Amino acid sequence: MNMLSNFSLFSTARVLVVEDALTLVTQYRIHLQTLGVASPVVASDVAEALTQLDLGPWDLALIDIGLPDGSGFEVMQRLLARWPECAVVVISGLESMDLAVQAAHAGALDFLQKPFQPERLIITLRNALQTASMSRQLKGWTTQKSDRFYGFIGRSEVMQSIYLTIQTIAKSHAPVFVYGESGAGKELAADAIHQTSERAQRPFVPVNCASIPLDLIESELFGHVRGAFTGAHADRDGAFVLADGGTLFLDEIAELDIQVQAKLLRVLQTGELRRLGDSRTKIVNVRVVCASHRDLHACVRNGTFREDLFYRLHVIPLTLPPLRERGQDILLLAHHFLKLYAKQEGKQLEGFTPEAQSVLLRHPWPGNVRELINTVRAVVALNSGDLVDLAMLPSRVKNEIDWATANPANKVSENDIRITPLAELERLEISRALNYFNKNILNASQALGIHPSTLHRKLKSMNFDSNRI
Ligand SMILES: Nc1ncnc2c1ncn2[C@@H]1O[C@H](COP(=O)(O)OP(=O)(O)OP(=O)(O)O)[C@@H](O)[C@H]1O
Repeated sequence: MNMLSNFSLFSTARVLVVEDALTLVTQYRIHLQTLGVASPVVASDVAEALTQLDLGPWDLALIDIGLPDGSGFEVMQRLLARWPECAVVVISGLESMDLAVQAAHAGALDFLQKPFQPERLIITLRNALQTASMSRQLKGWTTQKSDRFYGFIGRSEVMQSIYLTIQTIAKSHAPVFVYGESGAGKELAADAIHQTSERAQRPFVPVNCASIPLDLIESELFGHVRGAFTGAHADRDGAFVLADGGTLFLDEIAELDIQVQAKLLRVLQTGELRRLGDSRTKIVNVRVVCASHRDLHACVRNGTFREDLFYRLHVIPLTLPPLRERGQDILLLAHHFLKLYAKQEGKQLEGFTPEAQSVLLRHPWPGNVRELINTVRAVVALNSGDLVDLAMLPSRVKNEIDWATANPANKVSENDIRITPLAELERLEISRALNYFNKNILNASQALGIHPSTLHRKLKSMNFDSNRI
């Protein structure tokens, strides 16, 4: 649970601080030292900062916008033009969303608005140093590409960088937040983080916060003693205790009740927990990896997720790309699972015709790898022969948008390109949205940018069969 454990990772980082307020400079020095950065170079105005630039390379720069002789934006632009890999954190006393957006557009990694809590500063610094350390490694990474990484199959550039990121963050004990669409492999990523870490010999405990009823989730996480509530017939350890020394994967964390969030925050802050009905506390050492398909920033904004918990968990973000952005990995995965299921079912199927491959590459896979696995499994169960051809693929997969035209990397042959009628596109997009949101009309209509009643009307006019979505 110790979050300040990146000394070796950051000890060689070169940090530039551009700030005229001495008290803040002292604060930055102290926190950077806590993170293992020996001595940052400090400039107190634009002129001094510009003379320091050439002394790089810089890994991290903290830049105040309001400097005595000009704007920190100028320093940032010149710095990034010279050292594009430098992670920049912009700091401002002005409360302005515009400024944050402007900073992000200009290439800043993060934006801090004064006054800020020390905890927020530490998290920002650690994230920025982590990013800088990763981009250094990426630059120097010359090893062979791998098709496999723990449970992952995938050779694409995006997956190579995921593998590298996982290897890098495995050295740290800090919480990781895994983002990605449903079925994109978030649990697999959490497992890989665990397997690559020093905790690999200890348990990996996954908990799906969305699938456990509200009255049981507390007991599931923290445990209970006999008699704590009706039905508690015996003492029971919760997931935190079961994962002691290892990794706890909290899937769909955004679904956690707000009161349970408060308890979770306490456990993360203190490393101590109390089982339901127990007066004694227990110390646990758990690395937490969380995931959600929701935008957690939006959940914080609309008050369904605690901001303090968000910052506590959101130390290292990891975003898995959707399957449709992994190019030829689709075929790699399809072949792997075809072989696997053909063997299990005693079938001869050993590949896909070029037309079938083209369709697999064009389908947007809203259910990601899980959808691909289920598709291949069904194809194997229902068909025989040597090769999977077009006729064997489900119509859901065949009748999709022509993604090859949108993404030339997915193209197999010029002849495969077809123009899809707009009415068909609309129908497919509606089907995709309903599928993605488990037929929830409200969520699907929001995603489609139309009113729920409009979606109802369209479904009716299209004679939509919801069982076929
Ligand atoms: N790159 C991959 N290679 C091989 N198998 C994969 C890959 N990605 C995902 N899978 C498999 O796909 C299925 C879904 O993956 P996983 O459960 O990790 O997704 P998820 O993002 O956690 O989904 P959800 O959000 O619905 O919980 C699992 O069977 C997993 O083993």
